[in-house]
Amino acid sequence: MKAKNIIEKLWEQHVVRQEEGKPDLLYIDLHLIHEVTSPQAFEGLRVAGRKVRQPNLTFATMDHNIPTVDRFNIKDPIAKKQVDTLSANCAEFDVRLLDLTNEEQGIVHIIGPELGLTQPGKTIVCGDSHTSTHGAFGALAFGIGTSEVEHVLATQTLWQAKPRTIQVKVDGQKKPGVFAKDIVLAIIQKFGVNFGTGSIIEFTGDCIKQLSMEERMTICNMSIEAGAKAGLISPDEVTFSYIKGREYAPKGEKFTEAVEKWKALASDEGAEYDQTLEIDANEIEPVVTWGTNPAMSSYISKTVPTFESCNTDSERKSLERALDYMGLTPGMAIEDIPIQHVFIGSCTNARLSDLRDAASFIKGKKVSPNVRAMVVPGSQKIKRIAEEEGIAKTFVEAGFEWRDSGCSMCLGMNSDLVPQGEHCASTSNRNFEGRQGKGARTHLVSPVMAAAAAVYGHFVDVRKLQEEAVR
Ligand SMILES: CC(C)[C@H](C(=O)O)[C@@H](O)C(=O)O
Ligand code: SF4
Repeated sequence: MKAKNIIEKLWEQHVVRQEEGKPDLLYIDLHLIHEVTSPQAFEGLRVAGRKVRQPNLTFATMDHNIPTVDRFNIKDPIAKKQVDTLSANCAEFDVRLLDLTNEEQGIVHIIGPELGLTQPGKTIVCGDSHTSTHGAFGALAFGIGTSEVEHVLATQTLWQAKPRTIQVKVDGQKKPGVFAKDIVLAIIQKFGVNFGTGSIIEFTGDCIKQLSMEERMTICNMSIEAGAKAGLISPDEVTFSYIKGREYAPKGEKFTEAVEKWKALASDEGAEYDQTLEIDANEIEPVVTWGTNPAMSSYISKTVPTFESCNTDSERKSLERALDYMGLTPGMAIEDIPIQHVFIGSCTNARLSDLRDAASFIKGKKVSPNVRAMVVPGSQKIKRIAEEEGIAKTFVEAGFEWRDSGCSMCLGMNSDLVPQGEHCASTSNRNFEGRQGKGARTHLVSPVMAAAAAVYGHFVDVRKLQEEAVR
């Protein structure tokens, strides 16, 4: 039998209709929903007099435009309307919803895995680009548009053209001070923001195998920033033990049976891909983005690029525009970039392990008087555990604000904004112009790099600080 990769296996298992020259019709196992991209889809159902085909496979949360302090008091009328509309739609169409009163509420891509809804072998969609996060479990998970949300609600299926497959092989061992965020930013730095266009990426290699589920999620989360439709990782023991015992995970004998099926999903030895790219984890340093897309980044020991590094006129223009927006000088050291805001949050880096890593750096230190820093846990459950563990106290004593969960400062859709012209060290995934507010200057980093920037008021090489601590 021909060796197959996991993408081919997942695709074959979900095609319910196939015709020459047309996209395939895929069955969808899990449909996640949030307040921003679902109102028109439900409205479409209402107008057509249709029901949600499989309410038991549909799951909603509110996350994007909710406040992270005084959460029941939504001041922005548009945000309030979206949140209220989601509640009304879920009640009318019988869809489970984690609303603001629910102890399990959180960012959609955090709660799916946390509740055990996200499992290997599933097709998972959501009207949200970072649905790729769920691929970390060996699921085929991708973002869809609002009209597709309506199609999935009505039929539990989706038309999809078969994508190309790319293997991104990460071998070697990541060094202390280097995190999953640095790996994925380094991949995007090396291969660009478009290398994944029209493709699904499977991340493979020794380095990936050694990562925890939380770290794998950070990597798959950002596959979309490489232009890919989805990113995934073949499931293994790390995956199975993360899922075991979670609320919606199979239990007892059913779990054992599921694991057998999940094991068979992993890419076969010798499986082929349309393209293979490689990167050596040994060479990766902590990464900081200096520009306005996630590939515009440098290692912490390096500098902002100069115009001499540009090969073409268009490269020169885009560098000029990015540096102008970011208010940076060509050739300046990354360590000299001043920081006024620090945001530890988002579906990329607001899981418990991220907060633990940042808190262990922060312990006994103080946020610089020039910095406003906040931690926004990815879910209320993470918030609760962090409070029990004393992590919250560590952050608060250092001078961080400690918030309720939500997308928060990851995007300017709620009241957590970065003022015009100010710099923010952010653990989120997008540094586009205006992403954190009009004129806001975003630098993407790992949680520990963000925590260090909060203390020093500029970027610092956390590896040097670790060496000093040992000495
Ligand atoms: C609002 C939503 C549609 C959007 C997305 O699709 O990704 C958001 O989550 C983002 O991160 O930009
Ligand atoms: S945390 Fe950010 S990236 Fe994730 S879903 Fe929310 S807005 Fe999108």
